[in-house]
Amino acid sequence: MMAIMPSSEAPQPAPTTDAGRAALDAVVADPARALLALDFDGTLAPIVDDPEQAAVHPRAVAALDRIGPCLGKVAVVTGRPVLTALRLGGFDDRPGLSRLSILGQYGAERWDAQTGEADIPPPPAAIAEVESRLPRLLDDLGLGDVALEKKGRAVVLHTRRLADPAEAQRRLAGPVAALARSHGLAAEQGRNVIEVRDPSVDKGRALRDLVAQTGATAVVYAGDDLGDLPAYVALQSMRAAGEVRALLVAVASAEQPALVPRSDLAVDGPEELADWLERLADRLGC
Ligand SMILES: O=P(O)(O)OC[C@H]1O[C@H](O[C@H]2O[C@H](CO)[C@@H](O)[C@H](O)[C@H]2O)[C@H](O)[C@@H](O)[C@@H]1O
Repeated sequence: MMAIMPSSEAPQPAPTTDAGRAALDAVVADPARALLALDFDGTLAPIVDDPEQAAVHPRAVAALDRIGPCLGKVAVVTGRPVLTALRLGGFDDRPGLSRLSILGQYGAERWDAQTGEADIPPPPAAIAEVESRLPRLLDDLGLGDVALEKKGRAVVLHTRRLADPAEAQRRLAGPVAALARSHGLAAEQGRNVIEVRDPSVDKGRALRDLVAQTGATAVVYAGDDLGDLPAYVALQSMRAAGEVRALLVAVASAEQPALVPRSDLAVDGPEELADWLERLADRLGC
């Protein structure tokens, strides 16, 4: 008869670096001083054509619901506006996520489950200027089918639904960067998107603030796209300085391979991240 292994002893995708293993051990040894921070799109939520149709993988949110009471802090750190992440995430009716924080628009916005309140500063005026100029720019490039996502503090050009998304993104890159620059903004590339936004905020700064606020000594961060690299850089620098232990998880995709070689642990898409979170909950005994 086949032996059934108790879930708490089940193997999990293991970190491939000493630093990653040490961070995971530190999370398990002292969960009250651990921070689990996760990106939204492509990490918790599988990528879809229409950003309004994105949803967190149901097993991922269920695993976070288990993990939430065990850890010092669970946070979502996303390019989405906090209210959008809240609406699409299915986080708010989960008792285990009653201390969840969402850092939105790369840390410019914040929502805390404990208060139910969102801190949403007014957007830079330059965003409205850029939005008003984009339709003409897209028409001039023959790319009028590029979808615009208006997020208040940022505007995102989506190429995923075009016949040749990569070629459209390549043609857009220069003109959109010039338009952004002329308004004191940045144009940042992502998975079939170019996002025009205020470059003074990023996920690295957001994570540093969160570590300082929570006093976390061990951090797990999971992301999939270029917008997550500042979080990686911040955590690598904090762990090199001995300030925290950090486990960098890459949610791998054929579209964006940049995070995998910088990570301590790679999983194959949001489905496998959901598996990993379930095993983390098992290992924590949550
Ligand atoms: O920081 P994130 O949570 O990863 O948000 C970054 C951007 O993600 C969204 O775009 C991505 O997901 C879409 C829905 O799956 C997909 O269609 C698109 O191709 C992806 O790049 C979102 O729409 C943006 O606003 C975020 O900035």
